[in-house]
Amino acid sequence: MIECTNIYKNYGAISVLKGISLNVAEQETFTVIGPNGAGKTTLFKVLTGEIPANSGTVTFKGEDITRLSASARVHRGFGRTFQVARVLPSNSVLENIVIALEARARQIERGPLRQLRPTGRIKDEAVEVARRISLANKLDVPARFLSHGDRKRLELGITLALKPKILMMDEPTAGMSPSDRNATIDIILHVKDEDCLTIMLTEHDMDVVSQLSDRIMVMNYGETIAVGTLSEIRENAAVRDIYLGEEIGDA
Ligand SMILES: Nc1ncnc2c1ncn2[C@@H]1O[C@H](COP(=O)(O)OP(=O)(O)OP(=O)(O)O)[C@@H](O)[C@H]1O
Repeated sequence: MIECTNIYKNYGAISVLKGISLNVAEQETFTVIGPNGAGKTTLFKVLTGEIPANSGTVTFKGEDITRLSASARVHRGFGRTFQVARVLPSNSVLENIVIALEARARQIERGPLRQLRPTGRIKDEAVEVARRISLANKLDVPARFLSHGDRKRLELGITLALKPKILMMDEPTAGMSPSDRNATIDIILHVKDEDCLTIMLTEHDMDVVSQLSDRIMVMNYGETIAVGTLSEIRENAAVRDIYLGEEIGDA
């Protein structure tokens, strides 16, 4: 589904990605973990086209997309959520989703608001998206009044409205309470199943990692330390060194 080969990325003299290669299968959930500064977000930015790599290639469904812009990748099916949720704060839950649905209909990226009197069909679809992210009871609440967890879920809803084939989520549960985190895990598992999604995520919470991931890649200082199932990476001596003997997956 998505593959990258030998990706290098420097910021000036600093080497942040040093030859990263990976291959994520269709409908797989592939999680990138590693200590702060390992290069996880930078790798995501290279895969989604937000920043160019210095060298290496990215392919998506067999097509070389290395030189495609981020918006061209969105049109090919990339959906992306961020560490800090990107929603329109003054607009309601329903409006945020309607705007995404209208953008999809027009085949453009989320842009300025043009009309807030959606057709019945778009409104029904927006309500259905809100239901999927457990926000159907907060349709009229402006996004700025939502809790942190609800804002992150709304961003997920906006992304789902664009009907992605691959969902790239940077720390989808960061800063959430345990109950919010569990609710978000359930939603992600549900939508993955219903929409047959391929998912890539970064995550620090090993409980989330263990519940969502088919395979895990461990990064450190811009390099891949290990790739495998949770039990495989738990047994890996280099991974254990990085985590200083913590029980990986039991956090
Ligand atoms: N725009 C930038 N300019 C210079 N250095 C940067 C830039 N963005 C990231 N870096 C550096 O690149 C390294 C990797 O950062 P990155 O955000 O990819 O790590 P990460 O693994 O996602 O960390 P975290 O878990 O804290 O989000 C860090 O040392 C960071 O300081």
